[in-house]
Amino acid sequence: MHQLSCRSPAGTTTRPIRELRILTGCSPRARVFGSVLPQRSIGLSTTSPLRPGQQGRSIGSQSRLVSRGLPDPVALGLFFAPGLAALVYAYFRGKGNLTDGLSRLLTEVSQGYFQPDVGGKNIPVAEGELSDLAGDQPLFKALYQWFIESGGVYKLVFGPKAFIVVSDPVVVRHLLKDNAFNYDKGVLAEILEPIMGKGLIPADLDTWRVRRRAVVPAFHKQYYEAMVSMFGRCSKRSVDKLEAEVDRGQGAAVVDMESEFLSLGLDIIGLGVFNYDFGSITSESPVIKAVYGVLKEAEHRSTFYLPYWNLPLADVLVPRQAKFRRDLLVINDCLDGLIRQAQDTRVEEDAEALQNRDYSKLRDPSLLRFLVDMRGEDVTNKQLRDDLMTMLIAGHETTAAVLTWALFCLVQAPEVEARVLEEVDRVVGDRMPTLEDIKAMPYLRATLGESLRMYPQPPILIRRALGEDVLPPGLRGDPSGYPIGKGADLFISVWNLHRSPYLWKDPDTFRPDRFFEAFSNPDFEGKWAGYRPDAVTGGAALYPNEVSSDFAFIPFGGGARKCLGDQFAMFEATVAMAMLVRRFNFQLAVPPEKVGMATGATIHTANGLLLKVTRRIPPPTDGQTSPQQQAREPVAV
Ligand code: HEM
Repeated sequence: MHQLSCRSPAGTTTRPIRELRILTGCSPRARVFGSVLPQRSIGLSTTSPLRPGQQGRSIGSQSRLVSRGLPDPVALGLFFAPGLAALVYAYFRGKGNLTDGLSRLLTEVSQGYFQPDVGGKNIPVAEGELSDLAGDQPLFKALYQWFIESGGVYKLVFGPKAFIVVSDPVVVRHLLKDNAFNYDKGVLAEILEPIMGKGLIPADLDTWRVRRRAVVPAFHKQYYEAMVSMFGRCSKRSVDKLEAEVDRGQGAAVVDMESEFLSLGLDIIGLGVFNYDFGSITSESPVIKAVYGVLKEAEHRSTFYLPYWNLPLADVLVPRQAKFRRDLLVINDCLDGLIRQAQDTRVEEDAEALQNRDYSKLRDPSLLRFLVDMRGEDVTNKQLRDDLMTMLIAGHETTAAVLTWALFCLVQAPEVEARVLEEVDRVVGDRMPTLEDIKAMPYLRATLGESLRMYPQPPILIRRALGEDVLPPGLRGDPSGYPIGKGADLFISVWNLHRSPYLWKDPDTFRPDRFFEAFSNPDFEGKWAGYRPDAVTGGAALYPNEVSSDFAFIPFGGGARKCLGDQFAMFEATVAMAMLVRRFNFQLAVPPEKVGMATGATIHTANGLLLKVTRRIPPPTDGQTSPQQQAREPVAV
């Protein structure tokens, strides 16, 4: 058993807490939504929909001004005027940096007046400048440095906004499980609502309760078996495509595997959720273009200061907003057509009968089929469409990112790669993997888990308090805890948890074996149960999770709002990885640092995952002959 004392790597735990005052922070390469939110969440986070009793239009932080009775032009003026003032302020403070000056000015001016009282008065405030965040590194990396300096619960102040950053498993357990219903998705829901409507991720709690109860039974054992075989068929398309590219390149090809995984992920989620074959591995259709267009717009919205898209006629006058509207129409049309088709062929049954259908013979084993056929579900078409859209977006890039980073890690860890190959060759060979095969490959599963630990998708979860609460202190926090009020915005830093030196031995090392070893830290004084592998191998779960790690490992969240597609995604990644590494050798075509990182809903590469791909001649298994060897052997006639 490994134990770590609770010293930060740089021994910085005793450093005095400084203050961070930031207007906003964004890596210039910020890409999608969700985890990007913290990067430029100023404009977004303040775009709250109007609540009952509130008056006026909601435009960013102005919504608060409007609710105080100030007219919109004044509010807008207040938003822009500080630019000039900041220049003067920054100048007189001895720093000629406009953005940092604006940040400090807004923060100081707004304190006590524009800043709503959301408690958290005794939470340490981290210090830094906006320019600390605006460098080349993604935001979640800056959040890590302040975590090491300021502890598992700290506050960032952005002009009139404050965000509480949580990196401690005891506090995370409280937020996601023990008092989960005191929180909603806050900023995230505001961004996703135009795309996902009342789908499960952004849904308000009342809608969520009803829909979650309806959707959960659709993920059952027979469904997974049908899905695993579909994952194999789709992965085979990727294998065929890569083989053709390698042959065209006379034995080797340089391929952007991130982009290949995105295509694979899209085809799989389309078939699994609504039995629609995007065929994106081999072609490009208007619907595929529209899906990527919508994702891109979500990214844009999460990284832009002013929510101009809420202005009247923005979707007519601003070309990119008009395109977004058109893209949404294309996808909605496609989904509406699929829903209509499913309803026209509806065979109503109760959940148990639906689960007992023979999925190996069903032409349409999708979630949509299940949801439409479920007896007693009076769901509107709009709600069904929101559910489908949510799963399409939630399950596409995330799984592609897992495969991307897992392969990135594997090609740089020859010993791990050799063990994965040994397992795949022994268990699966040239067959398409089955659910039983997945169960028989613990090392490959741990490898995928380890890459999710190092590159969590998304790296930050977002919450907003619906009522008062007291956050537990966690490791070395204020023993009386941290009282917070309604409206407090929180970022749960999954990246910090997964890379915490207090929770993992050598957190920056890619080492799948860690998931077979117990780990604890006595500094938590029993409040954190540590990592217990038996909770995974001895229990039902095939992959490490929040239970086995007591909320130190939360790639799929935890508690009531935990991801519904966790098994779907991990089975998909396991099947695809097994089939690809069996047939190909992968090598980095550029130095690892050139791959780069950029934040989105997921962590993307900055420049693609360019790998040199060649065919692998795998050993035959159980007397099987590999296709490559067959090709060289004379064919019996
Ligand atoms: C590796 C791939 C995936 C990762 C890393 C992932 C991660 C997550 C995380 C962290 C959450 C919780 C968000 C929060 O608490 O704020 C979540 C929620 C969700 N995910 Fe996934 N996800 C993945 C794949 C999928 C797939 C394939 C589907 C659908 C088939 C899916 C559907 C959902 C849904 C519906 C929710 C909302 C659950 C609720 O609020 O009740 N996800 N996902």
